[in-house]
Amino acid sequence: MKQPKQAPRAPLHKHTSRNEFSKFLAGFGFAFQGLWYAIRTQRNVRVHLAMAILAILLGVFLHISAVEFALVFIAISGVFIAEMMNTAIELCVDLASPNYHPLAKVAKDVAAGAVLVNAILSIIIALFIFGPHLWALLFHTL
Ligand SMILES: Nc1ncnc2c1ncn2[C@@H]1O[C@H](COP(=O)(O)OP(=O)(O)OP(=O)(O)O)[C@@H](O)[C@H]1O
Repeated sequence: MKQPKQAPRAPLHKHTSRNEFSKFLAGFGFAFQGLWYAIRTQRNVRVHLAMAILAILLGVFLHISAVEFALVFIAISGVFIAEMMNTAIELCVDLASPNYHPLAKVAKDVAAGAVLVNAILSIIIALFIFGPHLWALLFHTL
């Protein structure tokens, strides 16, 4: 008996890889939406952004080394990551517990503590990197 003619199959691997690629691009889009949400709604994130720009400009002005710049960028990204995780945790807690709950309080306080630890660490890194350069600028060139 003659087999019914089947429609030629679409090359599955190509189709799948295109889907995977558009998912990959969409993932970037969602990540940027999250970043924009944090910048738009969180005053602390905007303060960190201003501090980050200042630190980079100061680094350029003081001619800090590539390794010192790398440390500055690590500190900057650390603060942003902590602040954005804090925002995500706050939103999850508000969703799960809109009313007062001792565990909700602890979750938010711990997340805020993580931001504080990171901010203190960044100040220490800034002192170690910019301190000697500023010292040299102030007391050796006057
Ligand atoms: N649902 C809750 N139950 C118990 N305590 C809460 C709750 N929501 C907030 N708190 C307490 O209030 C504090 C401030 O909470 P809030 O959500 O206003 O955070 P925030 O740091 O002021 O937020 P933002 O970064 O948006 O200004 C928390 O650290 C926590 O101690």
